[in-house]
Amino acid sequence: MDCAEPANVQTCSEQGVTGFPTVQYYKAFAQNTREGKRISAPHGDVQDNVWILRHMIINYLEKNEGTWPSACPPLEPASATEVQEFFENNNEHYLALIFEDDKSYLGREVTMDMLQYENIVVRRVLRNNQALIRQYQVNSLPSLCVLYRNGSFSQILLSRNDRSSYTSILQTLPGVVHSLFTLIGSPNTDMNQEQLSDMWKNADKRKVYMADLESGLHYSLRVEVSKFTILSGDILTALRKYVTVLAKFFPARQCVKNLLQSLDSWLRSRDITKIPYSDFRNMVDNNEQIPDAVLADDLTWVGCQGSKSWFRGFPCSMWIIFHVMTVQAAYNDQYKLKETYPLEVLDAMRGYVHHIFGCAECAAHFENMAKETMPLVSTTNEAILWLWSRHNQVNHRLAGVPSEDPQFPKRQWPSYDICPNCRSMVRRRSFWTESSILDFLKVHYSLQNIFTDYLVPEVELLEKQSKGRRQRRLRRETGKERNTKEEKEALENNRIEIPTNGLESHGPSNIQKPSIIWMSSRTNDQDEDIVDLDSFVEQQYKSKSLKALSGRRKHKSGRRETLGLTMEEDQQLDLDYAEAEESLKGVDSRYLIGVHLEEIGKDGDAPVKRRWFRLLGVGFSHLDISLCLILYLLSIMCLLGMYMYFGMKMPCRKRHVGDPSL
Ligand SMILES: Cc1cc2nc3c(=O)[nH]c(=O)nc-3n(C[C@H](O)[C@H](O)[C@H](O)COP(=O)(O)OP(=O)(O)OC[C@H]3O[C@@H](n4cnc5c(N)ncnc54)[C@H](O)[C@@H]3O)c2cc1C
Repeated sequence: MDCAEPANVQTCSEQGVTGFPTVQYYKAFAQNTREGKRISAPHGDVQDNVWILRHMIINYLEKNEGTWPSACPPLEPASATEVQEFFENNNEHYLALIFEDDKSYLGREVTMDMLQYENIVVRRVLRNNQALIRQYQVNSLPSLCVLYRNGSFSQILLSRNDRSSYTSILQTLPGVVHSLFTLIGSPNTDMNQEQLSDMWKNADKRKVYMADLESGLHYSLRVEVSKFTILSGDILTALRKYVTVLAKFFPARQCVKNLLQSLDSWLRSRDITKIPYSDFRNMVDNNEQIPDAVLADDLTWVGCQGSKSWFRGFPCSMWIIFHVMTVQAAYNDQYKLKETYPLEVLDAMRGYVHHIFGCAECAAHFENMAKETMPLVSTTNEAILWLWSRHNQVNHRLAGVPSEDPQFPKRQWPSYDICPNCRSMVRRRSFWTESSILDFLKVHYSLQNIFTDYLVPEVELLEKQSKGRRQRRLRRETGKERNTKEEKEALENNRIEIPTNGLESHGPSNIQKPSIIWMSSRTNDQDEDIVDLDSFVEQQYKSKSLKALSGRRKHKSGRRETLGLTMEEDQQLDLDYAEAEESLKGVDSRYLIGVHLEEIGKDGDAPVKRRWFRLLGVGFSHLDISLCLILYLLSIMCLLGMYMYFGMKMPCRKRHVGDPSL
């Protein structure tokens, strides 16, 4: 599971995955996700140690108690009888036997590898099975022997007795074909050329894009940090330092700057050792409603877009964010704008990568580099160059590995075409010219070279944020999670079903507001519809009325005693509902959008109730009715005025008509 995919973030967080790779083993037929058992992944380079991981997985598989899943190949050694009867009981073309020692994993690994191929089965035979060893004339271990349906067999001699040699040769046997298995959850985002070119964003490698920087920021604060339910210890320290340098040096737009600064002050002001991630997230989402502060919550990769969804993206943006910040820190230092010390940005990066960055392998490598040479950095310019040269070391190490995007091969950077002066030739060998590189980096990662292409404008972001906030508040207050599957479907179809009794209890927290949550047909205006009524109703609602309303629902669910409602109040509410339902009888239910009754306050002891009817998609509130009345009165006054005007003119006109001299 790719925990860097936003869609997987919640699952990874629920599983407590904080770094990669993480191996969680589920027994066959596990019933729930809590049954996963954490296998400690091998330390160090995953690619070098992946064989350890394979062996660990095989060990766990073999420990599987209970029913053996039919899709799972038998890993235990084959007996002579099984081999003899194999072709009678199976339709396969071949049976491959791997003769080996008890402790060897070769047979089991090849068995697993060949699981994806049809017409062949692989089994292991152990040294102690002398009958089979003699029958198939095995002289040394390990050894591979292929049996055919017609009863013949061949010894296959290979120069190397390893897993890939065995697997490759077996795959080439005539009739052995790759099955059409697809891995569960494997990315299906391999777009065709047309789709890719439709979505492709033109990027210039000479430029830096704010969309990449902000996407990286969003991902690091909302996705990476969300792996930790509680922020404490080294993680909290690293986060504090990261946010501090962001607030100081991230060349943000004003709304992002406001957010980062408020986040930084909030983290500093909380002199505590543990912060729940939810509190931190509240601040990132600006639920505290600091004016003009927002960070977009989507990913738009421009300079960091990859040719496939799993290439580039976030790690690319992290490099750029830190390069930009080392350069900004140097400018601040040079012009004495903000106090900074040479290692400030690098220290924050080291902490972030070590404690928060999801890629464990990257973290280990980076920490090794940092330990060796980072403390030697003594000026802000050196910090720029240190990061540039370490990034190039990483580029060098990663050139040609599977994670490299073939369309963006790892090269030493900057290339000749973007900085011809950065290299010089001495005796036909190319060398970096450090002073030119420093100048180049200071220009490339300067404010002037950061472009806002594909960025959502600040105004739109702020609007979206306040809309989202209102919707969340509404949802919280109604307690009705409308994003359930059914409701989503209903929304898409532009309708939300009205509960038949309209008042059914949804439990104590589900205090429902009037029919404002039942959509009118203007899906596009849906938000506005919610917003206007929401604020209006909010003014009308008194805490007492909410209590009474929720009381009614709780009463329905049989929890009346917790209401604090008297029997009389409760009965009164029942009567009102009955009355409302009665008045709606005969109305075609297709046109009935909603009916609701609310108690808005008390007039003496008698509760004052307001009825809301929404018919044919139109909701009539007091405001609507008042407006109607005013219009009605105005029209009457107009009519009266006209009547009087013409009434006075008529006798005069009659006189004119009767006078022949005119
Ligand atoms: C700290 C860190 C450690 C990592 N370690 C590993 C690892 O061990 N294994 C692994 O598989 N992946 C690792 N990654 C991810 C990897 O380095 C790349 O980020 C990822 O493969 C995406 O590559 P990319 O093609 O987008 O270019 P990136 O290397 O991400 O570079 C992004 C952009 O920065 C610019 N750039 C390139 N080189 C330099 C430079 N020397 N100086 C300044 N700017 C430059 C270019 O414009 C480039 O497009 C690490 C990432 C980070 C942030």
